[in-house]
Amino acid sequence: MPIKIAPSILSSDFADLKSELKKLEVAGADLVHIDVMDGNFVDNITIGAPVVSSLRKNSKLFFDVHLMVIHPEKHIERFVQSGADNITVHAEATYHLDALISRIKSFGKKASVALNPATPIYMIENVLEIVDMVLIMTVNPGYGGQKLIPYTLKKIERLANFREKEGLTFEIEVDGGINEDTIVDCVKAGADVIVAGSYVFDSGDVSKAVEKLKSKVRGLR
Ligand SMILES: O=C(CO)[C@@H](O)[C@H](O)COP(=O)(O)O
Repeated sequence: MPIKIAPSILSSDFADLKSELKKLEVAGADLVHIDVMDGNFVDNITIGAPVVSSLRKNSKLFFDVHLMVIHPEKHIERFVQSGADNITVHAEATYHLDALISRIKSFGKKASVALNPATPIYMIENVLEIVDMVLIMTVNPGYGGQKLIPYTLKKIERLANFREKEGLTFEIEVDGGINEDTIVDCVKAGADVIVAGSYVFDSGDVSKAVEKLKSKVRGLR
């Protein structure tokens, strides 16, 4: 399975999102990672469904929507209608994870679950057979430009081992502090989908940055 690169628009120019998405298409990004933050689950406030709808009219990229909001169950229909392809909810943010995953899937969307660094994998063990992807946060969510927390690599490895042992098929996504060095560690640990924000958008050349990340992990798996 080739490694997928998912640039996060959190570090892009919010005043010019349409052209930022165009750059990602030209660069051959596999997905675009859209960080929705509510100022409660995390400190920051970013964008909501109306912005995602406008972006949808301007891009054919796969929209990987990461809801960093409390009670994500209140917002699912809005993000489904906005054109999200995948919706990721945090296990820490909802009481009824199984029902929520099933509801997202009932709309024909991919459904994924995210874990903060300190949340153990066993919290989501029972839903691993119904999710499309697990997002392991490699930093505490809320901000771009942080350093990857080293112990999260062991978490990725444990999850990948569990997936293999149980014959499951969900993808493993990682998010936070990814650069040309940490991407190698994450992929070796078992990650399949790599979110990178500041590395891609602060580089000055989005295409070169995406290609650099891809080249670092080509042939590793
Ligand atoms: O969800 C988040 C932050 O909470 C991310 O998606 C960031 O956008 C990652 O940024 P970098 O660490 O790659 O700069």
